Amino acid sequence: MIEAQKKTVLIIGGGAVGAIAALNLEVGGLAEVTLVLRSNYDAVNTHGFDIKSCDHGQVQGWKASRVRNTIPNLTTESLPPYGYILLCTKNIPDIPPTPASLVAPALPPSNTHTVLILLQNGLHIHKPFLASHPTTPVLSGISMIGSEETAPGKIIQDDPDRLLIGAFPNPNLGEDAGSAAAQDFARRYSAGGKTSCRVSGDVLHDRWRKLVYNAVLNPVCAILGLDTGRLRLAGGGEVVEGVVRPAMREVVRAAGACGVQLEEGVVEEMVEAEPVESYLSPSMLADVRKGNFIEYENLLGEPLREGKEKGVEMPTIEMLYYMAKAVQWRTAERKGLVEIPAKKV
Ligand SMILES: NC(=O)C1=CN([C@@H]2O[C@H](COP(=O)(O)OP(=O)(O)OC[C@H]3O[C@@H](n4cnc5c(N)ncnc54)[C@H](OP(=O)(O)O)[C@@H]3O)[C@@H](O)[C@H]2O)C=CC1
Ligand SMILES: CC(C)(CO)C(=O)C(=O)O
Repeated sequence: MIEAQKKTVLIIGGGAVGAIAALNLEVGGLAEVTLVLRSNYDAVNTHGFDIKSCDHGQVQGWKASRVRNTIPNLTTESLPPYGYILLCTKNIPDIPPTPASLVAPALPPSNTHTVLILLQNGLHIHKPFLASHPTTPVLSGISMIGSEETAPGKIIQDDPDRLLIGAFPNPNLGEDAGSAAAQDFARRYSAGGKTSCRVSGDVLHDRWRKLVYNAVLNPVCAILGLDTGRLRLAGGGEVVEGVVRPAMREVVRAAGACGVQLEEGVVEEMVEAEPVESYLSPSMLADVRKGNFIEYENLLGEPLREGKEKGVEMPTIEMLYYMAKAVQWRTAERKGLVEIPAKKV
């Protein structure tokens, strides 16, 4: 039995973001975390995580209350439902399994008890759950954190965790259900005093705003193999002027056409989101370096489709989208997932 004030939290994906989320929640003492790991399971199960964090300091050999390498199956394992499920995997709809099928063993289709939180970047990531889990409250987690798993179980977090939590709209549920859950989760996440977790009433605004960064700097850095500091230094700043700012302005116009007015200055804020000397590698660059698939559909494809449908010209974003699609194809080929015609000699 866990203490009455604690809630059970299942975190799926214990990488850069999931490991720090697990640590935050357990440090606060208001959550008992079960962390689902995959390629880092053996390393973490044996030695725990080694975390170098600007919020938590140096943490050696740390483990959540429970770690496992499978998604809990509530039915076959006779488990009670979790209070929260946090999805902290990359969200890549073009590569199976889909996020909805991933959580399925731990989240029955008719669930009303468990609150699902998508701690992931990108636009419209809640929509598949409206069909698969229509009565589940789904919260948006927008994280400004710079974190990377540099080797299995080794996490370096060099930008503080600032988390915005809010309810995704769900026509099947009253507004109050989601916002009460967001308040409750934010309290548990902040309880350790190490992080800033705020509740937001407008998750669509939050997601478009973050996309000004993620739809542009993630793919540009991933395609070029440059971190954000080097990108800003490249060509004496001309790459930022010629590619980054125009692409960011396209995202701002697309957001506006979708009814989301972003503040003046958001482009400047995102270009300068971290100092040059942070040499921050956005998560998509980290994925390319590791040979992993990238989240280009939710970060680029969704805002591009939305903007174009509303008549917004987005030539820079469109070019980045197709380049990112080629990067995804290259990864699929390297993983042996596509066949190409033999070279003619
Ligand atoms: N890193 C950052 O600084 C930030 C990231 N984000 C967003 O947060 C989300 C998570 O990113 P991040 O933590 O960087 O990603 P990581 O790749 O570091 O971590 C994702 C983890 O999920 C695991 N995983 C994937 N699929 C499964 C599965 N089927 N079962 C179990 N585990 C699985 C991966 O395992 P494996 O290693 O085996 O693939 C990996 O450990 C993304 O949407 C990202 O855009 C948002 C803000 C900042
Ligand atoms: C840029 C950053 C680190 C901001 O939190 C991010 O969202 C990512 O790496 O995908």
